[in-house]
Amino acid sequence: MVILNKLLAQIFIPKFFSTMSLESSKRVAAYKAVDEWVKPNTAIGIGSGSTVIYAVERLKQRVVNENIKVFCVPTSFQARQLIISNGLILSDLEAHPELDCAIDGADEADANLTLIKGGGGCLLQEKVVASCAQSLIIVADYTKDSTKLGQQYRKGIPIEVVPMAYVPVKRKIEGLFGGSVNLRMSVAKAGPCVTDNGNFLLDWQFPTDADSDWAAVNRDILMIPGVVESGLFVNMVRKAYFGLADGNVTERC
Ligand SMILES: O=C[C@H](O)[C@H](O)[C@H](O)COP(=O)(O)O
Repeated sequence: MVILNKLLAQIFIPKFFSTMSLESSKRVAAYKAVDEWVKPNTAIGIGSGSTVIYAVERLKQRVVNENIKVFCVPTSFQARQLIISNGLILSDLEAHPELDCAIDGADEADANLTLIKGGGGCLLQEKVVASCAQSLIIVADYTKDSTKLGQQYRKGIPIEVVPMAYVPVKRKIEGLFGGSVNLRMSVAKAGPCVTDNGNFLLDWQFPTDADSDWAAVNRDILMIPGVVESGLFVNMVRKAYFGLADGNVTERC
């Protein structure tokens, strides 16, 4: 029994602390970004994912403590719910087509701050909102900070497609660039994952030896009929904050 307890402790205690440090590294990055970029009486984009939850947490604190007004434009169903449940002002691109900044997460960033986004299924609205922002600010933990894409994030580049086109798009991407393309399946429902926009998602496992010109790859992918948007964000980021396990933050621009 004692041996079993020791064994369980050896397995679960390190896992518990690494999960905690990952969460706290997301929080420090998000808090710093919100403190440095959100100005009173502006409209901002609210990204999606688990790190943005901490950005909204900080935003709410600032709105209450400083009694400021910030109009929040969501990038997903999740972001919309976060804004509403935190009592923030919900807006949209009709009312605010020009945003001061957008604060969002990322699945991976390379040395040039080219991003892979869409691991959580949200990329189309994120890219539209980011394109309306003067500054796209990325908040992430240290596991997203890479030199090359694919170094740490192994699930591939998400690509949102019109449902009827998923097979031809898959074949064209594999033919043009190599690697393999998979239709993302739902976890809690039978069948494919359906985006907030009613589309399907493909995940492209690109060849790892490719020294890629991601701007060109992104342009070529977007030219394929049936592709709605890609999870490659090229030359869009103003600044990225990567939280570290020790509570510090690496900043890159
Ligand atoms: O589809 C999801 C979005 O692109 C997220 O911003 C991205 O997946 C990062 O999410 P997280 O902060 O949970 O790692």
